[in-house]
Amino acid sequence: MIELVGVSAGYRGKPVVSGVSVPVPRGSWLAIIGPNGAGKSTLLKAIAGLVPCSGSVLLDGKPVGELTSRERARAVGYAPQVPVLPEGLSVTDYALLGRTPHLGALAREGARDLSVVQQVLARLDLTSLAGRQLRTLSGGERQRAVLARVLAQQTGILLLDEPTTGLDIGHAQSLLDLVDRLRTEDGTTVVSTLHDLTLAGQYADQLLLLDRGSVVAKGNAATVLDSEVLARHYDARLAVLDGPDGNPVVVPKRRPIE
Ligand SMILES: Nc1ncnc2c1ncn2[C@@H]1O[C@H](COP(=O)(O)OP(=O)(O)OP(=O)(O)O)[C@@H](O)[C@H]1O
Repeated sequence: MIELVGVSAGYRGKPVVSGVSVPVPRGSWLAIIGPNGAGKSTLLKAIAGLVPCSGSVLLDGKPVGELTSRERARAVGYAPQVPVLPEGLSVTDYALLGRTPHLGALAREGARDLSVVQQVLARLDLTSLAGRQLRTLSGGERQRAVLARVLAQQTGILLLDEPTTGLDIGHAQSLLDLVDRLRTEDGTTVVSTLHDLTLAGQYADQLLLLDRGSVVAKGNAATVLDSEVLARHYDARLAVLDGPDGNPVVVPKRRPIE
C-alpha cells in the first residue's frame, strides 16, 4: 500500500509537483499520465525517496524518508526512464544486481538468486541474451534487461518510469501482462508513468493526470480518458473510442489536409 498526502517536490527550490494526494491500495496499479514535463517522473522519484519532497509518502504505513537504503531496496523496485548501465556486465550479472538487497553482509549470490534471475529472464524473453554484454543490446532489449533487474529484486512495490519505451507492441504487452500477474498473484503494488494512454487505461485501476505539476483528473479509465480533458491538457487532436474489450482507445486525429 502506498499513500501520498499533499506531496510536493521540485528542484533547487523550484516546485515541479504540487499537492498530490492519492492512496494506492496493495495489489493495485496507478498510472501517472500527463504531457511532457508535467512532473510524472519527479512524482515517481518522490515515491521512491529519490528526491526530497514535502507532504507524506507512506509505504506500507512507513514514511519513505525513514527507511534505510537497504530497507527501501527490499521494499521498492524502481526502474528509471534513463538508467545508468554499468560497463562490462552480462545481462545475467546485471539482473543479479537486483538480488543485492536480499544478500547478507559480504554474501555472494547463491543458486536461489540465480534461479530467480533465470525465471525473470525467461518471462521477459531474454534467455537467449543471458550471456550478452549489456552494451551490445538493442534499445528494447536493454529496456527489458533493466526491468529484469527490478523484477529480480522481488519487491512488494514496483515503480516503473515509462516501462514500455522502445518496446514493440508484443514485448510491451508481455511486460505489462507480467507486471499485472505479479499484481494479482503476489499483491504487488504498481505505480508507473505511461505515455500510451490506451495501455494505461487497459492495465491500471486508477489514472492520475498531471498537468504542470498538479492533478487535473483522477479515477478510472472511463473517467480520466475523456476526449475533451485529454485534448485540453495534451494540446492534441484526438478521439476516444470504445475498444474491443470495452476499454477506451485513444487515437490521434490527423490535421485535415487543406
Ligand atoms: N534534475 C532536475 N533539475 C532541474 N529540473 C528538473 C530536473 N529533472 C526534471 N526537471 C524539470 O522538472 C519538470 C518535470 O520533469 P519530469 O521529468 O518530472 O516530467 P515528466 O512529466 O516525467 O516529463 P516527460 O513526459 O517528458 O518524461 C521539467 O520541467 C524538467 O525540466
